[in-house]
Amino acid sequence: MASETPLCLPFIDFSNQNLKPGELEWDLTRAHVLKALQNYGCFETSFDKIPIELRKSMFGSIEELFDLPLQTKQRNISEKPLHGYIGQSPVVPLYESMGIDDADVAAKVDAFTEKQWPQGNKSFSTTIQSFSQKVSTLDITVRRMIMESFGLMKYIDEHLHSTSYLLRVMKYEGPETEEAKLGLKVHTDLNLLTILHQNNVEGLEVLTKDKNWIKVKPSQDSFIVMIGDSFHALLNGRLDPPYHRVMMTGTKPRYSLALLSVPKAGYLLSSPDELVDEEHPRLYKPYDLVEYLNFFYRDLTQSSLSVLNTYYGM
Ligand SMILES: O=C(O)CCC(=O)C(=O)O
Ligand SMILES: [Fe+2]
Repeated sequence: MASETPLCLPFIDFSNQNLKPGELEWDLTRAHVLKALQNYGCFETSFDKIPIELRKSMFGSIEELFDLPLQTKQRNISEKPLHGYIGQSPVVPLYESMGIDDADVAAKVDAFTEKQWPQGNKSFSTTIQSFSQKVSTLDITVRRMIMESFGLMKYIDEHLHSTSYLLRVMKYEGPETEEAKLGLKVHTDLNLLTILHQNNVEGLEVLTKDKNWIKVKPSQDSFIVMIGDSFHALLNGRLDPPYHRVMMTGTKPRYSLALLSVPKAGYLLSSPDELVDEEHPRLYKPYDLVEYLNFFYRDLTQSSLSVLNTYYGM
């Protein structure tokens, strides 16, 4: 029987729009965002606030970063799991990644850059900060729309101020086979919202609710917006984060960028009382994302949602 699932993600255009809360265009786009997130947990978007030149320099900068000697890259350590350098893993040998905390804040990016290039690399740090700051405006728009969709207007300011941005940059080597090889294991993201951008090598796959894999076609103009476990928890289960993975074929390396909005360390994320009723009993106790990350990191055979349930389920 033919599957009715379309082979692509829903597309919502955020370009050429002067979206302002309260205006008709905002409300229409918000309705599309809600529907896409209810059905897929993610959507594809084009977003014209990032000039093509900046997108190109971003991939140039990331290539330069991964071309550094391994020892230099390993200087990027973090006390928070999954924030520092990851690579050389026997489970995902094609995968390497690095995290840049507070990637929208110039001084923080300068400090990261100095560790990698003690002699300095101003163009790297300007590119990273400028890209992250511009993508963060899309994150803010989408998070505002989600909060409004669930009647959480009075919590929007607190919500937006309780987070910071982590930029994760990834490189996947081409496996030099026609047969697809695992680039990154199937997972959901633990943070609130993730915005992904990639070079022209495909690999990202998203699992639909009826268990079909959508192979995301790379496009230099598009971004993927995806919710993570923490939005699911904040909304008391009203939206589900999508399972996704990376599968690689061929010889070309794949570079991808993920801007993650994350609750700040020490902030206790909990679902507002408005989303709790008889039909929707409270699912989770308040939690601190760094503690949740630590529980998840202790046993990577468990899915993050089952870790969330084990440690914070009611
Ligand atoms: O490389 C990608 O497109 C996806 C990366 C990803 O899923 C992640 O870092 O959580
Ligand atoms: Fe992910």
